Amino acid sequence: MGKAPSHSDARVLPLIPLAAGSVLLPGTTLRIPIANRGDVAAILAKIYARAETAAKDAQILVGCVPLGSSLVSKDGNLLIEGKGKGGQSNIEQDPVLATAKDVFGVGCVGKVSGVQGRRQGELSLVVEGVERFRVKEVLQERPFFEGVVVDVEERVNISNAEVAELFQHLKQLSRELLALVRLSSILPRAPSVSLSPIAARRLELYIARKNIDEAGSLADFMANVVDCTHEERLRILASFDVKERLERVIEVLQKQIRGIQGSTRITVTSTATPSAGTFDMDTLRRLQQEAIRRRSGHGAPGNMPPGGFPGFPGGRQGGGEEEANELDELKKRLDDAGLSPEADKVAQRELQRLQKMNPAQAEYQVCRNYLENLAEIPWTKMTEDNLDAATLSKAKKQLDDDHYGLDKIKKRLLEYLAVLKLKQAANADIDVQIKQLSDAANVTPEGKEEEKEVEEKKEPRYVSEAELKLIERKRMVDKSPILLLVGPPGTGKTSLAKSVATALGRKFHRVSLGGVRDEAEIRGHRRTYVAAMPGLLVSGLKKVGVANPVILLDEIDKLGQSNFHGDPSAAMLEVLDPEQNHTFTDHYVNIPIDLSKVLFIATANSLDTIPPPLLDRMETIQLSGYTTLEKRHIATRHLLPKQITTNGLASDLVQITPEVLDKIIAAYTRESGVRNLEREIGSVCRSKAVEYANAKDANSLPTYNPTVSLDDLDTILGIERFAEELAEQHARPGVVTGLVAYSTGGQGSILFIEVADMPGTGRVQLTGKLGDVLKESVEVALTWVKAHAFELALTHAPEEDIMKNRSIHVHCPSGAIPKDGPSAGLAHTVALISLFSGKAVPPSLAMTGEVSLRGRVLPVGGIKEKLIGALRAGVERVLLPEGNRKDVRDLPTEVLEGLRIDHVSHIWEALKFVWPESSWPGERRWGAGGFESRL
Ligand SMILES: Nc1ncnc2c1ncn2[C@@H]1O[C@H](COP(=O)(O)OP(=O)(O)OP(=O)(O)O)[C@@H](O)[C@H]1O
Repeated sequence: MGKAPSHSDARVLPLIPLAAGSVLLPGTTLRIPIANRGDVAAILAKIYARAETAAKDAQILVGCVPLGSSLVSKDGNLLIEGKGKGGQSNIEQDPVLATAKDVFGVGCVGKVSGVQGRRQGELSLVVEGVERFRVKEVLQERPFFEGVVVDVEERVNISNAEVAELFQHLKQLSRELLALVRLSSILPRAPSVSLSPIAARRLELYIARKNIDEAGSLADFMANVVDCTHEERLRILASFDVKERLERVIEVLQKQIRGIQGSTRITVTSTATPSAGTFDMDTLRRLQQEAIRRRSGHGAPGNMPPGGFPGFPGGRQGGGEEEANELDELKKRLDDAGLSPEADKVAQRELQRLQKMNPAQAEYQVCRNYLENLAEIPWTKMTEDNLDAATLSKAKKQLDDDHYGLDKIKKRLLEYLAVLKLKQAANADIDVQIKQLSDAANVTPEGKEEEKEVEEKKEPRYVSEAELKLIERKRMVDKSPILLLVGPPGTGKTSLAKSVATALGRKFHRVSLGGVRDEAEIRGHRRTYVAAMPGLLVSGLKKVGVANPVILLDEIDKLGQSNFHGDPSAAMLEVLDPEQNHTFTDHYVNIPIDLSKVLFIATANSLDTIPPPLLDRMETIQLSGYTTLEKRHIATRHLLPKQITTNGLASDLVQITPEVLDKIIAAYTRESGVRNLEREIGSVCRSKAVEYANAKDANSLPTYNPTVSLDDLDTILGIERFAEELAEQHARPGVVTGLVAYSTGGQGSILFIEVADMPGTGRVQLTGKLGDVLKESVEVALTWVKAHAFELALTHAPEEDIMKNRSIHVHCPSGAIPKDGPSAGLAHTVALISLFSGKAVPPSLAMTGEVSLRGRVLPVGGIKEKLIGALRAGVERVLLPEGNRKDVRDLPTEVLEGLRIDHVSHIWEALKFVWPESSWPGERRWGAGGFESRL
């Protein structure tokens, strides 16, 4: 190959008619199945008989002629359809039955290189195409074909610019096709063309190495590789003129490229080559060159391309710069990333693996992605904390500027900063000490002693490693406590965490844990999974790019519990344990990562759903809802200015008076936080913005009034959504105001307890979705009232049963909301007494407390929420258990001022507060004998 075949005279050759649709082209290999091929067997028998006398290295040559087609003349010219043999292609014809007129006029000399196959029925003759010939005459058809053939000299004019151009075009198209085939094999819904990466590489090399004098052979080779019709192949076989052959092959290639592009729907648009339609060939070419370079030298002999290609040039392809650049760049990035020693070891190992790998392997990308991830993780990069002399005052200012109130939380955060500052100062001192010591004794910080010059006069002072270690041990370990902010929605947990980050000068990242059901989301997937990624925490670190950010673990209470995807909350245990998180292992990275420098702040709405081990690792800081007064301050100082700027107004263009604000808070929002309030203020500002814009357009600015009046609220926000809960309540016997704190949302409110009686046989009916504990507390209350009915003057004789001829029904309205807990015990007891005695309880008096069978009033939880809710609802007096006196100290002043709070330790004492004017026979006994009553 490569040289023009020598011209020789006509010669006689045994001819093998090829199977329908098959054509042998010079430079390609063909397998001819020999099952049921009597003619091939006869040829072989004759050849072997002759071979015994012939020279040992003599080549066995046969003429391979394809079956002709009615669409192509014997010399390769296209026939007008319908002419010839009825316009039918011979594609269905059996080569064994072929006659002289069925075979094509041009064939290819095939060198028999052997017989392949294991079993009898699968044997095939392997022939390599050598050169074209024209069939001059068929001498015999049976038992095998034999004919006179003429070798025709291949016409190629190397200096012909047109040929050179066509050759370049062919080369380019070949490369494009290859790239497309490789690309399409990785695209979904691609046609079933696929090429092994090694075969693709070999093809690329083969194509790249062809010179202009081999233009014809490259055309033959590509014609063999591409998908084309039998007629197209026949015409290529018949084109002795190289220029003509190039044109025909180019046409076929273009058709195939268009086909692949169409079916893979590649829609990258760019200034493409004339042949490439809308495909960005530059990109493809670049990708492909990159691939060739990357793989140069690593291709082991493997799959042959379709049809095979003898004399394939192997070995290294020059270049490879791009690949080297890419790897160098990766290496540099890894060097710059300041990896931990462990990570560095792994990175080096993976880099070496990557260098040896074939880029077309799926594993190559996986390995590269991994290394890129390693380079992106901030192993040692840190931001400097703003811990100078003014830090604490600056931080305090920052927190105060951003948030109103929340004093306890601010105090805790400042404590944290103070400790951090002290620790850093202490560590800086240790660094100085170590440096001084090692300088003085010429000991490196690691403790390795340097050789001393003998002639040195000064006696060297040696510092032992133990001494250094002793100092080193004093170093403060940076184990940041993990803070958990718990509170109702919209109370500023998230924004507080942001302020801490700003105050510290650290980067901030928020990880939303709500709805995370899969452990792998936190810890990452193992690298063996397809599309594996690091988990949320490592991704967060990658994003901020430093090892010491403030990470907000938002909604940690909504983290999924153990399920078949693992246990996400268990994965958080390691993250949140200051003792363990310096060696946190993400499944993807699989190298310990130090999370101890990260300041974690978690937020939750309630503690109930947080698993105890997780809760145990965090320092809980409670945020309770805001009172109306606090909300008014927050609105004036923060929310209103924020909404005014958000809506594009100047600060003096909206003025909301405190009365209007109070109305928005009370009549349009009912929440512990301030989110809805912010939304409503936003609506007011928007409406004002429209008014202002209209006034400006109408040139009537002087008429614009920035003040929002109470009447405006009705128009802007609609009718009042919430009415004062107590407003309509009339005092009636058997109805008492209780207090509830909802477990979700940390909100408190009032709850009416209604008891009604009817003639009956002592039955007790309970409704209002009451939980078991609540039901039991009703029973306890009833038992106490029954036991003390005489002392309470409810019966005429001590032995009389108050329930003898009646049944009672206890109901708690808001029937759809499940209620539970013992804290309504006191309210139930008072409600029963009220019902039986016919004395009403004022609705503005609310009470909470658990009662025991002996009538003691026991402390309950959620006092702050309950009292804030009570104040909001219009309650004026509250009875609380004596045991809750300590909780009252923490209440906002507004609540303390707005409510009259009385503490009681026994039901008798409570009754005295409820009906101060009444007196009971049993009251004295309680008063005289302490807390015990008769039972
Ligand atoms: N004390 C406060 N001072 C000023 N603004 C506040 C205060 N509390 C809350 N806000 C504002 O209320 C809005 C909601 O707060 P944030 O998003 O922090 O609530 P959250 O407690 O994180 O709620 P969730 O539990 O729903 O995530 C923010 O715009 C915040 O600035």
